[in-house]
Amino acid sequence: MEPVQPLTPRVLCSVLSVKSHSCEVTLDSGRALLSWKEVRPRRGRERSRAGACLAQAFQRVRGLTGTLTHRLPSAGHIVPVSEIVSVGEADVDEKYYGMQWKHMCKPHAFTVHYVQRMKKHRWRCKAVTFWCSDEQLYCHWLQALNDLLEQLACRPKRLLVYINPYGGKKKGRQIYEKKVAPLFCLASITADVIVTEYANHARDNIYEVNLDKYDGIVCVGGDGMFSEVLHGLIGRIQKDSDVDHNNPKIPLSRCYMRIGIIPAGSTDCVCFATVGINDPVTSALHIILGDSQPLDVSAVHNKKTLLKYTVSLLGYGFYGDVLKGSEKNRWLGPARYDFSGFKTFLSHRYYEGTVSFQPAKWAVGSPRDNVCCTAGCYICRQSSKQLEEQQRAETYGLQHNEQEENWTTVKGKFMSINIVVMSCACPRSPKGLSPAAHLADGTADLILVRKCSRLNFLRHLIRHTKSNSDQFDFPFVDVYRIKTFQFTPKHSEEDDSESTDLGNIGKKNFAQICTDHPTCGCSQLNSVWNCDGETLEQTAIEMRVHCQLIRLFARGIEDSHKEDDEMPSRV
Ligand SMILES: Nc1ncnc2c1ncn2[C@@H]1O[C@H](COP(=O)(O)OP(=O)(O)OP(=O)(O)O)[C@@H](O)[C@H]1O
Ligand SMILES: CCCCCCCCCCCCC/C=C/[C@@H](O)[C@H](CO)NC(=O)CCCCC
Ligand SMILES: [Ca+2]
Repeated sequence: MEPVQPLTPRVLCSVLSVKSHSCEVTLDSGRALLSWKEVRPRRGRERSRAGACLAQAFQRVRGLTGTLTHRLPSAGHIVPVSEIVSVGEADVDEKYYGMQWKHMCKPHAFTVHYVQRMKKHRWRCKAVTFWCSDEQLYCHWLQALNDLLEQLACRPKRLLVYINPYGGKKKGRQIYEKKVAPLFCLASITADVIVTEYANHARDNIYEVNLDKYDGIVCVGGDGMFSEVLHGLIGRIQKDSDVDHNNPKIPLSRCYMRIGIIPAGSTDCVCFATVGINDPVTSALHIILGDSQPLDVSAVHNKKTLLKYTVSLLGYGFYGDVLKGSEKNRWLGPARYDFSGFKTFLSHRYYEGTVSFQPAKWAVGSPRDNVCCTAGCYICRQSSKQLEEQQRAETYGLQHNEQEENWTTVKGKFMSINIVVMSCACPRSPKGLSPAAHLADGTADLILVRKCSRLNFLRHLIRHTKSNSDQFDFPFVDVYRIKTFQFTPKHSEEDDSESTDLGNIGKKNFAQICTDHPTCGCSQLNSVWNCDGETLEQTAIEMRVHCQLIRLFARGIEDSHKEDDEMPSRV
């Protein structure tokens, strides 16, 4: 028996068996595609021989390679090699396949595990087993597939994993062990796992560990856990490259080591907004395939001190108060945000202060253009390119340095001030706080919600949950695409003559008695900043976006054309 049917040197084509069907299986190395389709749907007499031996089937098709295209193919499958998780020898279950294989001396089988897209950006790992009677042919297929997988250099082989056992519903450890570790094992990824013992354990550990040993860092937890890893990695890279991150104007060194997020938190906004769903298996598969998504990061400073980095929400007023209220009820798990959200809504507070910002002039998009960030986003590519050109021109003195120019100032009473680097889509708000914000365009969207009635604020909030309504379409809401931002609460402005002198404001914020809100009885003049789910001590802050500072094991949100229950890769 001639084992291989090479159509061209780069195409391997054989008839192999899948379950009880004879399939034409093709591996096109040039296009990096694996496909299979049933050779001929059985009819009449043939159907009665449903369990016919593969040797005969193989014999029938051998020599007919040239005429295979004339056969009527039933629906087939196409899987890009880049979406194959692993290929391996399969156990030959003689009991199950007894009928089919009884005439053969020794059947051979290999299994291909691959990604299948389900609805709503969910991915699953599917398996298909190909059978044949010829050992040489079997070896050839295994070798050819594994050779192609070896060439995928972007795939991680060794990962450092941090698990927060207390995030979200406290299921981080279980999620990793049951859903993620088996997939990593299947993909031959080795992982060093650290279950954190205290807050900031992961952040501090990243400063000490030998990062050269790893192809990426994975965090199992929510946005807070991701933020820990983010701070550890950015901090470590700046330290190693001698960059003073306390200087708000200094360009930061980019981090090329990718971070993977296995969602096990309460909001899981970073995961949701970069993958399209908060599903541990989907995220594990993105890590295995070696996806890479650059992400903007904002640095938040008070005077000459770095306070925090943020990638999702930097929110003052409503979201600051929700967070502050929720901390007392951590025991409620994810429900703490709903409870605190309801209470905060009822309290209906507004806060006074001055917002200043520089618009992102180079940006290709705008916050109300309805162009959402998708995998391989054109807006991100164009905007980051233009930003680089602008920065280069500034460096060589060809263009005026814009750092101190073009500031816009808005003074007023605000229900909420939100700065988002990404859309902030999450299960509570599937389109997010700013649906057209971009992951890697070097900008943030600033949303100002000025003092309004309770009813109007509710209408604004509710629009976050609906896909076809515009939460910015209110006279009391303004949205801008920006690169830098400053906030000075009214209280500090009165005390300090210079609006950018941030002073000792934090200490005084909560010592005041609220005179503006006699009905609500609140005892605070200032809100707090919610920085990716953590409160900041200072109220007067400045912020700058750093374009594509980090990379995630993600690819952005893929365009989904189909809303079927299952979206198999059928031709
Ligand atoms: N072992 C630990 N003990 C206590 N706190 C921890 C531990 N490990 C991590 N943390 C802290 O727990 C905080 C919350 O964790 P995480 O983000 O995983 O869950 P969450 O707050 O429920 O979810 P989300 O951030 O998505 O709302 C993080 O800020 C992290 O620093
Ligand atoms: C009457 C119905 C009104 C419903 C309004 C829903 C609007 C929801 C928008 C949610 C935006 C989340 C932004 C992400 C913030 C995260 O960095 C942070 C840490 O995980 N989470 C929160 O602060 C938790 C924030 C939780 C807010 C409720
Ligand atoms: Ca952005």
